[in-house]
Amino acid sequence: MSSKYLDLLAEKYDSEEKVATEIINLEAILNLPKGTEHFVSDLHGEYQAFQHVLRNGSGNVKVKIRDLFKGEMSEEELNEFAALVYYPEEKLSLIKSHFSSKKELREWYIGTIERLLKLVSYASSKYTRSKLRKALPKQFVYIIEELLYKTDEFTNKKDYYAKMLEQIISLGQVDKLIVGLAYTMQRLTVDHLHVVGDIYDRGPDPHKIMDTLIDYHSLDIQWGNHDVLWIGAYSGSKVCLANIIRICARYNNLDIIEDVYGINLRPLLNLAEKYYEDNPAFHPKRISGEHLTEQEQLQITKIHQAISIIQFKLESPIIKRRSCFAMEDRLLLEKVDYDRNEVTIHGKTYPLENTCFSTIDPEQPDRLLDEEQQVIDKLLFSIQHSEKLSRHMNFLMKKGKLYLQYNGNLLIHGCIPLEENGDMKQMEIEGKSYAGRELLDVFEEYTRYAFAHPEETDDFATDMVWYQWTGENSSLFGKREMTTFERYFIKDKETHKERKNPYYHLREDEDMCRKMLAEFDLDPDHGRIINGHTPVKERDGEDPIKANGKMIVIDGGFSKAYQSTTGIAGYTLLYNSYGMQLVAHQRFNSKEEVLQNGTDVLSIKRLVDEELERKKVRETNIGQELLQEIANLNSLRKHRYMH
Ligand SMILES: O=P(O)(O)OC[C@H]1O[C@](O)(COP(=O)(O)O)[C@@H](O)[C@@H]1O
Ligand SMILES: [Mn+2]
Repeated sequence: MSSKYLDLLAEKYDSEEKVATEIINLEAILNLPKGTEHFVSDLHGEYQAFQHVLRNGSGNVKVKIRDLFKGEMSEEELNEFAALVYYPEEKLSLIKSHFSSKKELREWYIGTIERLLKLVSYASSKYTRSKLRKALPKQFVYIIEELLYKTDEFTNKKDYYAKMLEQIISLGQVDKLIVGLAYTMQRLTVDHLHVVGDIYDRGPDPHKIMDTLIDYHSLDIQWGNHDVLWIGAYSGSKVCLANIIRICARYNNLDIIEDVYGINLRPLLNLAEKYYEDNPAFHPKRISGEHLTEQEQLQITKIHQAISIIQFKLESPIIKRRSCFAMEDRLLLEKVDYDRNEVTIHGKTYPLENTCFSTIDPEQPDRLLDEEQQVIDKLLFSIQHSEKLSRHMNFLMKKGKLYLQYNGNLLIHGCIPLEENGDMKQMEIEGKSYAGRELLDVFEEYTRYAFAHPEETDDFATDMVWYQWTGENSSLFGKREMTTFERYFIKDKETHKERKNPYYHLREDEDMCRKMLAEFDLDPDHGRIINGHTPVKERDGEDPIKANGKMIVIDGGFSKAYQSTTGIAGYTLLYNSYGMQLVAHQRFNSKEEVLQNGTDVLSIKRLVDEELERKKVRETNIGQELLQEIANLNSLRKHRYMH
């Protein structure tokens, strides 16, 4: 180790005792049980459902409550108490309104605080005191520590604690204390969160999910195709931008663009009003039955058409300038016979319906009208100057990557593009051929370059971000082509099918999964691949645990739009020191329901794997870092203090 580094270290640890204390401390941490990892994916803007899963730790909070109190509390009381831990502010005001006397309320307060303290102490038993301290509400650290570490044998302190609680109540601090303890409990239940992609699109509140993640104590993100689409838009890709607005229009979420991110849609609306009429193919989807007036629906329908046509036009020059994308098949505007209202795809001619081609010049179908050009330019300007979007996108870049190796597992949203024979699929990029992990690394490099250069809008890196949304070799998309045009304009459902990469059937095979783990330098005997992206059709008997447990797919569809296909409301995965458990969640209706009835969303746990011996921090990624720190400290000790 360089002596400069030792100097630096010696500044922090300026005595032999300090070095020794830190080594002892780190060694102790290495021997603690590994913290609980929580995996979620495909959140798709469903903030409330996500919040619920987060707050109940995929059912883990309830398990702990039950472990501790099942003898002394009825089922109803357990549920009430759990609801208090999940939503402390709301539940507190509900409960308080039921008490008629101050005395009763006081008793409830004391009982509740005692239970919360017991629960927090139970949940923190596998962590160091310093970690628990970090999880405590700041203003109450001292009081809670006093209360937590009281030992009942010494009754002489009893009065002291009773007095303390009384003071907390009479000084009007008790609600805050309860709320603080509830959040501490939530935080202790999960040590680290993995978001395996697709935070954005379809649902109404991706921005609230982002804000929650920004405040979360420990997490990483594997980008999903929808997240990369937003990154692309912010990085200067107009076609990505057209796509995000199109999807918002399609799902009646334009207020995300307008109100949340502050983008003025007026120019787009003016264009839409001028050129478009009502069109059933472009009516917004209405998932939760929210009411739209006819006028509102008509306006969204027009915007939806205007931005879709802009999107199709913008795709064409990219396909033409990037032959390595091999997407000529997707030059559909050029394959339309505008007189006969037909399109020829893969040699077959189909009639078109619900067309809206009034801004298209058949001679030059991809030419944007000046008005269209201005609209998209203005949109790009405002999206790149949205302070809130900038915050969210910067966070996605900071915490996110295309894939992650973590504690022996490979986390990836979409796929590793494969050939039918199981070889890694090659793609030639700027004269060089890439496959497997190398290909993914190249994709990520271009994404980061594009993000760092938002002023470059037509360069290769920016086009590559769009390619990841929709290209055949994209690890995020994983399909042959995206049939958006066909789904709007062609009746024949055959044309709507998007052929999946062979990965999606080959991943059922254990040897194939082993090969992919090895490609990412992971131990095939112990590692697993954790995937999102494709909804598991539990309703049709599909199993999320594949390839003899080497592959786990956790997209059960938080997205309301997809719940009729999956039959459930999402999978999540927990990985604690005892092993891995998959949790299937039933449909989440509302927070109000949980608060009122105390009913939790029914979650069914399934053991993926049980550790023979409880896994310790030493065997984790963090453990490896700690071991390195210990080695450094030992070398400091040897070279500076042992003379
Ligand atoms: O159902 P929608 O909103 O029209 O979206 C369909 C499109 O979404 C995709 O499935 C991609 O989104 P996912 O990552 O959620 O699967 C495309 O393959 C498909 O064309
Ligand atoms: Mn996806």
